[in-house]
Amino acid sequence: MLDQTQTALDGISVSIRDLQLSFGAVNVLQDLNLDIAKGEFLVLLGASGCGKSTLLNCIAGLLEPTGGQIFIEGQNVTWAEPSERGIGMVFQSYALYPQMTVKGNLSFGLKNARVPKDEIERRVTRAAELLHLQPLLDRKPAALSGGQRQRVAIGRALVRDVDVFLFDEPLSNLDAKLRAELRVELKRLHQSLANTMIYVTHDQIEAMTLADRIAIMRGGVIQQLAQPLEIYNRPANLYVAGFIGAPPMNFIRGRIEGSEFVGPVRMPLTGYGWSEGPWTSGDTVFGIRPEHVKIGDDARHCACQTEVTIEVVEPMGADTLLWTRIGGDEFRIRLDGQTTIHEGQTLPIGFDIDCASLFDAQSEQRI
Ligand SMILES: Nc1ncnc2c1ncn2[C@@H]1O[C@H](COP(=O)(O)OP(=O)(O)OP(=O)(O)O)[C@@H](O)[C@H]1O
Repeated sequence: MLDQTQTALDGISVSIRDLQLSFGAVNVLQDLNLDIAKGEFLVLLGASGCGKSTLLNCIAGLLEPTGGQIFIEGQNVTWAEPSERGIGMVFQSYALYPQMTVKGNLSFGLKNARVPKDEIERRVTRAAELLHLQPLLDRKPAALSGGQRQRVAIGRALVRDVDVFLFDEPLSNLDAKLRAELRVELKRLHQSLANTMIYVTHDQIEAMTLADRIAIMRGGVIQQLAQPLEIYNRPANLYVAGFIGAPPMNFIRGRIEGSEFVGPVRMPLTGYGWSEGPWTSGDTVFGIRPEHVKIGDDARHCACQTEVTIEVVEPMGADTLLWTRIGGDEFRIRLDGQTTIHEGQTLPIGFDIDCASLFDAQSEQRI
């Protein structure tokens, strides 16, 4: 049995098997299974309360699961102490020692662990280089910006020379500009290290930009586990489709009749990239992202066209959002930023059906 488990874990850094966690009568994680490859950047993404921090804390050893097993680098660590798991963790709040310099903060844990002095020096220098902290090593946290403090917190995990890094919303205390800068630094860091990274966030831009794969969670259950563009292009269900993308995917409710979608608009379903049918008749949701809606001449070449009146125009620089309605439901169109379309204007639109999604209205699953 042990041999089979070991073989199954080849190439796997973290393996979560049938994990359950309940707080009293509340089941937060339900039979959760997840394998994370060595060196992978995996993002746990979901709305507040979906259980992503709980899962991360179980991997870290900060919470005891109610059932299931956790393997890290082939070892069953389900009941191991956090310090025995070969993990480094970075939290949302950086909690640096205010009386110590940056260098002191970076080396403190290693000194406590009685790591030899020259080894401490080597690891601190390397972390400082990777995180551009060299000019700041003699400063105290009060003399650092929020972004610099968080880099020190990341550095503290880095010097521990662990296999797996766990990040719990490490950028959410920073302003938007710093967040974007540090996001790129984290990506560079992952490119230059071979470590596995598991990263919790509710920010879909962080998830899309950083992840090799994203696990989208809801109610303690992974809804979809896939590469970012696969999730964006082929969401597994209505929840994922509405969660990923800002503004979200447009939904039009209708029915499939024969090989046609019939609702506030009618469209043929065969002849496109997604499937050739046969189609099961029934209540269906047609989903199309705002950037896959065409206007003007482009609309006239689409197999499905309709006419809308623009209610709100939001110029955002690089692109412009148009807000309208189809079948009473809000509908958004994304155009390039130079458009001259104005509020109150009525215009023909068409759908790039090859890029669309169809969902069963009852099961909410992708068809
Ligand atoms: N100690 C606890 N006792 C009872 N319920 C808890 C406890 N900790 C978390 N929960 C509940 O478990 C669920 C999952 O919490 P968790 O913190 O994992 O969510 P999250 O997805 O990380 O959310 P957030 O982004 O807000 O941190 C929530 O409904 C939360 O209220």
